[in-house]
Amino acid sequence: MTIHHDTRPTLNLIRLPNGEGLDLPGYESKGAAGMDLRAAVDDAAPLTLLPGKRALVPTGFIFEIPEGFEGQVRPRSGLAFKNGITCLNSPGTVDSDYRGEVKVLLVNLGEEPFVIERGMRIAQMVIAPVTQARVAEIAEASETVRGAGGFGSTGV
Ligand SMILES: O=c1ccn([C@H]2C[C@H](O)[C@@H](COP(=O)(O)OP(=O)(O)OP(=O)(O)O)O2)c(=O)[nH]1
Ligand SMILES: [Mg+2]
Repeated sequence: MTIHHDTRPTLNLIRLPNGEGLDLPGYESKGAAGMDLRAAVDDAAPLTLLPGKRALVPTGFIFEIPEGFEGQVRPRSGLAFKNGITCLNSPGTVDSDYRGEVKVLLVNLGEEPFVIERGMRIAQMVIAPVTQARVAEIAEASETVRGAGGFGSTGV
């Protein structure tokens, strides 16, 4: 009999008052890379995002991102494709030492106003391993074939 050890890191969530009654962020399919984030806007006051405008949408939770990991806040492709809604700072970076409410910076690149209702799944978060590098200044960069080529230097 094989015993499966759950090796996943634990993401502790702290529900804030504006998160009362919201479903927890979750993975919507077995293999989902990101957990969907819900809008903790007021039930009685949906947020209307006009074309060209941006808004910080609350999630109603503090996320204790495990040490050695980051939270990447990413757009949902359906909202992007159908409504022109994306995360202006995609991927948003949630640091493992952040203890404030996670918010989603949405921008409306579409042509129509977009109404954000309470509980709407407006973005997704990928939990990914991340490391900090030790920073050291040196006099000269090592030689590489690419050299300083960038921004299309390899052609299309
Ligand atoms: O989409 C996002 C991006 C960031 N944050 C929060 C968590 C993150 O840990 C903190 C700082 O993010 P970032 O480092 O991108 O912002 P900054 O402009 O560098 O602010 P700071 O000086 O506070 O680091 O803001 C969010 O809630 N959602
Ligand atoms: Mg920062």
